[in-house]
Amino acid sequence: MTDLLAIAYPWTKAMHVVSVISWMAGLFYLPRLYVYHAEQVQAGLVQAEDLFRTMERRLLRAIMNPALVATWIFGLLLVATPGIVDWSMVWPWAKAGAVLAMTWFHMWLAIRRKEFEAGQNTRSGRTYRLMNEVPTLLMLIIVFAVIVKF
Ligand code: HEM
Repeated sequence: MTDLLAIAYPWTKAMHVVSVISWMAGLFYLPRLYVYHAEQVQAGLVQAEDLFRTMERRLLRAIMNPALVATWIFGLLLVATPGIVDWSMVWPWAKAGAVLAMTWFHMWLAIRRKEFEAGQNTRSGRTYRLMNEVPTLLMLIIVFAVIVKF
């Protein structure tokens, strides 16, 4: 099994990076949609609400959820590949912490989507603008951790 993982390593890593790109695209875009959705409702412009709801639901269900699962599967296969992760270093722990936080952020967005769907959003466009910085910050930690390997 470990031999197989070692042979597959470049392919597993390529699949991991493809999944990560898809997941991150959604993590950046969904809070942006929430900014406009919240501001439109606040301004009393509710005509476009159904369109926002459809875009948010499709983005989360068709792209972000499968991309999250694929990122985790290929990421854990990389962890199980012999000689890739040295747990005595700092970077794997930094990455693990940031990846858990990214997963929490995904869940936070999913709960907010349910609120928008039910017409029960309580947060302002400004809050979503601020929350939009969370994945950027986490991405910087993850990429420096995995490439600089401090
Ligand atoms: C979800 C759980 C995740 C796990 C378990 C995981 C684990 C790993 C492991 C073990 C590697 C191999 C490192 C190496 O070959 O030296 C890797 C590579 C990589 N990961 Fe993740 N990862 C996860 C999520 C993410 C996320 C969210 C991002 C981006 C925001 C990311 C970006 C990358 C990149 C860019 C590489 C390739 C680095 C290189 O060129 O060697 N990973 N990941």
